[in-house]
Amino acid sequence: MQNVLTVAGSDSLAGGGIQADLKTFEELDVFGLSVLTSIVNVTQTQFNQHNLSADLVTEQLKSVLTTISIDFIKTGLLGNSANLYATVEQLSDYRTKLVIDPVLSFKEANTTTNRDYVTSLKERLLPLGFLTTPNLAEACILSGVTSISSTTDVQQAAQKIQALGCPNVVIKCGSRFPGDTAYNYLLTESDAYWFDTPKLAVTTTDGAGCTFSAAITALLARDYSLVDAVQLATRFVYLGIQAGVPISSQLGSVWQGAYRQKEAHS
Ligand SMILES: Nc1ncnc2c1ncn2[C@@H]1O[C@H](COP(=O)(O)OP(=O)(O)O)[C@@H](O)[C@H]1O
Ligand SMILES: Cc1ncc(COP(=O)(O)O)c(N)n1
Repeated sequence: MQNVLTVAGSDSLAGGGIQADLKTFEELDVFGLSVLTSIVNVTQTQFNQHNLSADLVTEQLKSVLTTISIDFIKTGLLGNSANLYATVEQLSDYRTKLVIDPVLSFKEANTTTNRDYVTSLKERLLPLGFLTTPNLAEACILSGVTSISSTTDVQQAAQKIQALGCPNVVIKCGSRFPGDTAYNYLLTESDAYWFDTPKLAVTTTDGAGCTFSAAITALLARDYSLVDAVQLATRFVYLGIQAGVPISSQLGSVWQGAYRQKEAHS
């Protein structure tokens, strides 16, 4: 079995973050390992993020990377520039491919992202990546395209993000894109592909982005081609949103077990 590492934050409500990643890895038959960077707690009125120290992130990374052979790595919320640098330092000499979920914009709150962090992400982390998977808001921040509301805007933003040094880009258009369809746009060095599903009118999308990126990571580790991995991840997250767990009138978490349950009954 392949070993897959996620470097990410904890989402105590278990929609996104390290919980979503590990559940997705388990459902897709890879062995999940984790390095925790931050703890996020959400209530009806608050969004609290507590970052771990860079030393602690380094210690966890060293523990994993020097002890077990890792087949693929995913990064999610790193918390701050110090944790990003610590991650870059440990991963730079490690030859394993990397999927970067930029995690700059949350559905649970209107958080603002520190400019230094965005610069470090663009200049230090993205050039190490094999694939990056921004949502629409993150694609605007990374590409500098101020508003993405047409397929042409999506294509232009993906090209600008690719030019930052990450050869493959998937833009998750999700609920933020106009219309009744949820699109994922994949730009590789030689081709471009659109994947789509109907847009579900539900609140159970917390963790959709993490789940989608984690599913791609697991499938790449299992030697799926990038196109096949994105296609199957699109279905995996669609079923997870459809069977998600409502939490309040505004919140609800993706359920990563939906794909396996559906497969078992089909
Ligand atoms: N309302 C929806 N209906 C169907 N699929 C969705 C919906 N919202 C998101 N998705 C799926 O979840 C993935 C994650 O998208 P999104 O929620 O925008 O990312 P993030 O969680 O990073 O903000 C998308 O690529 C899409 O496949
Ligand atoms: C710790 C943590 N990291 C990331 C997300 C983003 O989740 P989503 O997949 O909804 O963008 C989250 N909710 N919590």
